[in-house]
Amino acid sequence: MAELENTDNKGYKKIDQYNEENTNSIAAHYSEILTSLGENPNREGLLKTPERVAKSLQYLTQGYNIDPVEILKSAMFTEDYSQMVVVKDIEVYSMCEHHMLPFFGKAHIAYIPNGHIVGLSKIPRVVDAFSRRLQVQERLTNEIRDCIQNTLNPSGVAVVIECRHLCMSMRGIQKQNSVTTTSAFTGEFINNDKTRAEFLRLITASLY
Ligand SMILES: Nc1nc2c(ncn2[C@@H]2O[C@H](COP(=O)(O)OP(=O)(O)OP(=O)(O)O)[C@@H](O)[C@H]2O)c(=O)[nH]1
Ligand SMILES: [Zn+2]
Repeated sequence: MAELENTDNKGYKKIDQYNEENTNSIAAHYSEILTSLGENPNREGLLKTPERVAKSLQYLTQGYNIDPVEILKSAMFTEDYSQMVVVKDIEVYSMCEHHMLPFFGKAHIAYIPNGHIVGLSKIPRVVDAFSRRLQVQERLTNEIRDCIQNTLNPSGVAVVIECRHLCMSMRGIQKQNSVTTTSAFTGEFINNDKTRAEFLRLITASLY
């Protein structure tokens, strides 16, 4: 996947540097949408709204232009450490592909190194790369698992994601407090009940 021209050296879109053609095209559609909603796109408060929305949407879907495999490969280190590494409470902000409304919550991720460790910050970066797309929570969970497994080749990967979906609280069934949990495992986390139990204990335990 090619990175956007206007990204920083980590592949993140620079604020105020968006693809002009996409911005203009999305903004024109949003101007029409405002009219269809009964609004006046020419009133003062809405004048710049189509452009703002166009930039916002490009920001929130920039994951399409970020290669999570490259993110992991950029900081893989040979290390003789074979205990579980857990990064928990990673904030997730994504958009459901059905309603294009946000879902958000936390991801908890573990892997068991098999010759290589990875720079810790790269794990949340992989979460961002996949969550800044139109998603369903199940696919997001599997994509993170598969990316870490296939790139790092660890003895196992575990991913648990807990999210609230605005399409279930602001509209639709209107359940304000429901949380959806998804999980995906490979290797030792499937084959060894104790390893999976240790991971689940570590993500629910709090040392702070
Ligand atoms: N499995 C899954 N479903 C999701 C996710 N995000 C939203 N949905 C669901 O996608 C479904 C789309 O169902 P439809 O019946 O086509 O859409 P709808 O008429 O707007 O459905 P309601 O939300 O029930 O009003 C809904 O049940 C949503 O709750 C997700 O991440 N995973
Ligand atoms: Zn939805």
